[in-house]
This record gives sequence, structure tokens and C-alpha cells, in this order.
Amino acid sequence: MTVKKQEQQRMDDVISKIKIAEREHHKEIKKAESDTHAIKDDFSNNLRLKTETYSGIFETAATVRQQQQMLQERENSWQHATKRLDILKKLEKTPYFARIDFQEKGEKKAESIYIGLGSFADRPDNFLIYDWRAPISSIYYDGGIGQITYQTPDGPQQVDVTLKRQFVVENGKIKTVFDTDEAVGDQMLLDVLDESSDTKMKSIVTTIQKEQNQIIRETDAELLFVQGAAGSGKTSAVLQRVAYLLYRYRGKLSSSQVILFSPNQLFNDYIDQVLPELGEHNMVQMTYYQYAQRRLPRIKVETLQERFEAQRTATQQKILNLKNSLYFFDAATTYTQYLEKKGMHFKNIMFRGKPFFRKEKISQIYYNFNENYHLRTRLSATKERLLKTLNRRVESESRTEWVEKAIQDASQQQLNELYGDHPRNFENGDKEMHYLARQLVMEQYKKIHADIIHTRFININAQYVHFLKNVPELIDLDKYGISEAEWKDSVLDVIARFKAGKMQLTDVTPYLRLYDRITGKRGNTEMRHVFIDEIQDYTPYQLAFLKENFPRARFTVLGDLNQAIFTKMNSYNLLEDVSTMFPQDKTKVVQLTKSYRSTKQITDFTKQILVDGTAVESFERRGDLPQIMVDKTTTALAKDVALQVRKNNEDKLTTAIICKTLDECEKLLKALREDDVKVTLIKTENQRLAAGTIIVPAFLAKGLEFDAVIMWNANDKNYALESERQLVYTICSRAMHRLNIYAEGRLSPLFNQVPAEFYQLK
Ligand SMILES: Nc1ncnc2c1ncn2[C@@H]1O[C@H](COP(=O)(O)OP(=O)(O)OP(=O)(O)O)[C@@H](O)[C@H]1O
Repeated sequence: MTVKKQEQQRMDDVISKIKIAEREHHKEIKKAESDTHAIKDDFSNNLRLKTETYSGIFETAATVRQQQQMLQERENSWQHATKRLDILKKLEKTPYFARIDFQEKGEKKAESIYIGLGSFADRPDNFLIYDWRAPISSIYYDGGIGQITYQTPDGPQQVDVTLKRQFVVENGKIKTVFDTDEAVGDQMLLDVLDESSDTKMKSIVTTIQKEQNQIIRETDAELLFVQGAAGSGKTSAVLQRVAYLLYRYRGKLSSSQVILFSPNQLFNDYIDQVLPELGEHNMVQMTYYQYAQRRLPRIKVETLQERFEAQRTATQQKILNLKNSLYFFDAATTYTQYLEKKGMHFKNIMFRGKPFFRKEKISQIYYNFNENYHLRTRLSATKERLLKTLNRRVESESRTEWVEKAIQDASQQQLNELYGDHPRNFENGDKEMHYLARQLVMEQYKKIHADIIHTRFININAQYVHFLKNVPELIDLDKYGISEAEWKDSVLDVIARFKAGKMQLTDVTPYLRLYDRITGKRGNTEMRHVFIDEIQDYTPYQLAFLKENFPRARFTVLGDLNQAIFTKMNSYNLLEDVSTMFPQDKTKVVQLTKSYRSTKQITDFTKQILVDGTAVESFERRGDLPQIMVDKTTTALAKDVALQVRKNNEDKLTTAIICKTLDECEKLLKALREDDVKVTLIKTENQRLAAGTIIVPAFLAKGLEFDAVIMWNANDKNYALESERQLVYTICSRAMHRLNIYAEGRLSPLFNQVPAEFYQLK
């Protein structure tokens, strides 16, 4: 019998056992559902509410609690069985993708294990399939044949691997079997990478590479920094890592305690199938912009597009750099310490157009507490004092004549509203009158009460401006090449924006943090893992803020300093900045250099665009040389783009046309439509990735990939500055199989250093 036949026999046997298990789980689910119905019916038929006596209330509450517990138990077993069934259904189609034969040290007999998406045993401890995340499965990813060490919860273990076999399976049938002596055979990887792109990212579980496996299984570091070339599988590895952590810490870690910050909403949409494919729930996913904007519903924060397209003077850029830095973060910390003594800005609490509590009065209360009071306690003590004063005012006001009269004149309905839920068994008429009077006055003062509770007396805009005005005292501006006058202008700019209800993204984080420090907001201690993708587009200030906001979380950050399209050159110091926030012995940096996304020709070309592209290695997958076409007019170029799109379609390659700005996208869209080319414009990050040809502005193409990329108008006007090198690299490195570059007039000088043998001139 051939190896393939033998293996198929085993697979058939395993599948039939999986089917038996599926039926069991079906039964369990049905039972949990019918039990739930029965409990609910029983509950509504037999529950008598006894509310007359204490013991009656007690009894009723106990019954309700008992019912709830029973329901919860059924719910848990339902959930457990449903999740398991879900995995079994996946296993039924592809039970496993690898087999390893090995001998443990000191053991006489060799063992064979099969590795799949989840584990499966037909009886206790008889594992027919091992989960890819089990400690032993690591040997599949980590090495070839021979002695291999793997990590277990009890420490390192050594085994002698004698066979590594990989399977390609479709619908329960083995398509190919091959034995390999490498970590994960290149042939299998090549097959996977040759496939065409999709609007949804796929998991890489069958072909995880050794370096990626390290990232996935890392559990010691508090900060794991992954620097990887474009297409080196950072995002893929990190999603596998989430699945790994959920498995490794099951019962202790849930998907709601893991948050991923991604570059844009489009990208969120692109990756949201990976974890479900691996049988796990998605983690919390958000963009930094969403995280910040949801706290500022009334302010219009600069959008991704505005930020990307803004033209800044050298001075504005210097100011921005300072505001994004950790120095600025520290200066803000010092400033808030100083607020414990003086400088807080308050607003009057108004009542019917007049100040009820004057800001001077609030300030006096705030600063009257002794120095043991810090910002949080100072504020809550102030609130308490204000509420007390309000209460006294309610008391005295309720004894005034107008109130008495108002109650006497009140209709029955108005009175009922004043009584509310209060039992009407007052001791005497006076007490009843007093109660109603207080209710009436409190109703009048409702807004004041709410203003105090919600700390609306803090003037955060004025406070932020006050902070900015004080910056020259806190930071030596000279060191940053900024004059006092320039700084003053920048403060005026912030004030003008405030007046128009707007804010630059750079100001958002210091602004929110100032508010948090004043109000003493505590961080989110539930979150255990924070993942940040495309870290190069974050500022050190934002990262320090996130660290403060998730004090108990471990951080995994990934990025490619060569793709910093927003922060540009400043990103190169980022690693240094970030590492100061974590203990050194708990920081781990991993470099991924091999690029899997693109053909060798594309990777070799794109790495030449970089100033120092040495850390990028191509993977041996062959394709055409990238093509560059320069023509005199955009009309002629658009015609050629249309032809190229048609050619790509014929070759079954999905095309993305990437322009620098949205405006250019719109113009090209018009030209292509006139030429009868079907294309979808992706205008905002809230859109879905459409199938078929798309046109997308560069700032939204982050993290995505396409079979074929057309870079639109890479001329010397559009990409003139050295600081745009990373953008050009990012655009070109989105291509998997084919890359075409078009330029009107003259090609951007950023391509000058690419040797002619790396591309073809059309
Ligand atoms: N081990 C692997 N097996 C199969 N495919 C892989 C592997 N690693 C990466 N890939 C593929 O390479 C492509 C790029 O991966 P991914 O998007 O994760 O890279 P990245 O480093 O996040 O890229 P970028 O920084 O450019 O956004 C994807 O199509 C992914 O499926």
C-alpha cells in the first residue's frame, strides 16, 4: 500500500470518529436547549411572588437565584458544546495537516502525532489529533529531523524526530503527502503563497515559520517588539499569537481581554476572519482614532486623510514632533503635579442664566484641602463639598413661601410625580409637606446636580491652553529649534481650532491625558494583552498613553520602520522610546527579514527603494519584473492602465490601483469608467474591501495586499521629497504577483537608486 493510501485510511478512521463526537455534541446542545425551556416554563408557572413579608421576599429571591444558576449552567454547557462542535466541523474537513514521528529521551518506543486546528481524542488521553498550539506541536514548526528541544510548562524537553510529513487535505481527502527534513517545507509554503489574494486574510497555521513561531509562543516578555519587513508575516503571526494565548491561558484569558489597535477600519475588516477560522472569538479591535474620538463626541478630530494630506511648514513639523515626544509627555506630568498647588481652570455652574457656584468659589474649595490631597481626591472632595452646599440650599429653599405655594397649586399628576416611588405613609402632614418641597426644589436644581456629578465645572479647553502656554517654562524650546514666538503662534492655532470645534490628532492624546489626570481616571486593569499593528505610525506620546491606560497588559507591538507613512523619519527613534517604558529584561525584540508576500522580483525591486534595505530578504517565488511606464500625459497613461487592468483580469489577478491622494483617485476613476473599466473606489476606511479591481488612496492601503498593484502617477511632482520614500515603499510592497508603476512626465527621483536590472521600462 502506498503511503498516501495508508494515511488516507487513518484519516477516514479519524473522520468517522469525529462524526460520532459531533452527534454527541448535537445531543448535548439539544438537551441544554430543552432543559433551558423546561426551567423557564417551570419558573413562570410555579413562581409565586411573595412580597408581603420579609421571609416571603427572601424566599422569592432565593428561588429566583436558584433558577438563574440553573439557567447559567445550561447556558455554559450549551456554549461549550457549540464551540466544540464548531471545531469538530472544521476538523471533519481537514482533520490535520502534519504528522511527526519522534522518540522522547529515555523512552523505548517511538511515537507518532498528528497536528491539526484543534485537539481530538476518542477516549481520555488517546489523542488522535493534537492542537497546533500544544507544546509538543512546536517541534513541527521549529526544526527539521533529528534532535529538537521544545518548551513545555515544566521546562525544555528533548526529542529525536525521525519523520516529518505534511498533508494537503481537501474535504477529508488527502491531495498531497510529502515528507520533509526542513522546519516547514518550502514546497508547501510555495503552494500557499502562489494562491491569489482575497478580500479577507487567511490563517497561516499550516506553514508557520520558525521565527514566526517564536513570536507566537512568547510568554515571558512584557514588551514584544516585532520589526519586520513588508510582507514578512507580522500581522499573520500576531493573529496566530492571539489564538495561541487564548489556548495557553484558557479559562484565565478571554478574547475580551485582548485588544488590537489596527491602522484603519478597512484593515480591521480584512483580518476579522482569521481568528474565527482558527476556532476562536475575535479580540477587541479598534483604531487609535476610534479609541480617542469616541471620548470626544463634540470635537471634530482631524481625519486620517487630513492628517496624511496636510502640508506643513518646517516649523509646524518641529512643533508637531515635540508634541508627539516623550519629553512632552513628561512635561505634562510635571504640569499636572503643579496643578495640585494652583492653576486649575474652572467654569461657573450656572442656573437660569446666572452663576450658581462661581468658578472662584469652586477654586477656593479645591485649593483649600491640605497638600495630602492629590488631583483625584481633591476633585472628588470638591464635588462632595459642592453637593453638600447644594443640599443645604435645597433645604433652605424648600422652606420658602414660593415653594409652599407651588405645592398647594400643584395638580394631582404633578404631586404624583413628586412622590415618585416613596411610600406615602408619612408620620404627619408637616413631614409630607417637607418631603414634597424638597423634591420640588431638587427637580429645579437637577441640572446643577448633574453638572457637579459629571464634573462639568472643569474647563478642560482652557486648561489645555494654559498648559500649552506654560510649556516654555517646562521645556527648553531652543533645544528643539523652536522660538517662543513660534510656539505662541502654535498655541493661537490650537485656540482657533477649539473655537471652530476642531482638534489636530497631535493634540488629542495630551488633551485626553490631561483630563484623565485631573479627574484621576484609572486605567483599564482588565485588559491583559495589547497588540499594536503598524506601530511606526504611532507617536511616542500615544504609546505612553496606551501604556498608562492598560497598566496590567503585556504589549506586543509590530511594525516596519520603513513604512512610516505618517510619522516618517521620526519613527526610527521609536524603538528606543518604547523600550524606555518597559523593564529591559522584560523586553524582547524580534526581527523578521524574509518577505513572503511578494515574488522575488518584486521584493528585490522594493528593497532597492529603501535607503538601507539590507534587512529585507526575498522568498524564492518567481514572477515578472516590475514594469515602469513614463508618458507625457495622464490621458495616455490612463489608457494603458485600462489595458493593464484587463490583462490582469485575464490572468485572474485582482488589481489595486494605488494613488497618492483621494483627489487623484477620483480623477482616475472617471477616466477609467469612460474607458469602460469596472472599478470600485475605496474612499473611506469605513467601506468594505470590494472584490474586483479597486482604486484606493495610499493612506488606506496600509497592511493590505493585492495580486497586482498599479502605482498611479509616481512622478517627480507627486513624490518629490526624501520623506516620501517610505510611502513609495509601502505602496509597492502591497503587490503579491505583479507590479506596474506609471508616471506622467518624469519618474520620481526616489527610484533613481534602483539598478536597471530590477525592472523593465515599458
Ligand atoms: N508562514 C507563512 N505561511 C504562509 N503565508 C505566510 C506566512 N507568513 C506570511 N505569509 C503571507 O505573507 C503575506 C504577508 O503577511 P502579513 O500581511 O502578515 O505581513 P506583514 O508583515 O504584516 O506585512 P506589512 O507590514 O507589509 O503589512 C500574507 O499573504 C501572509 O498570508
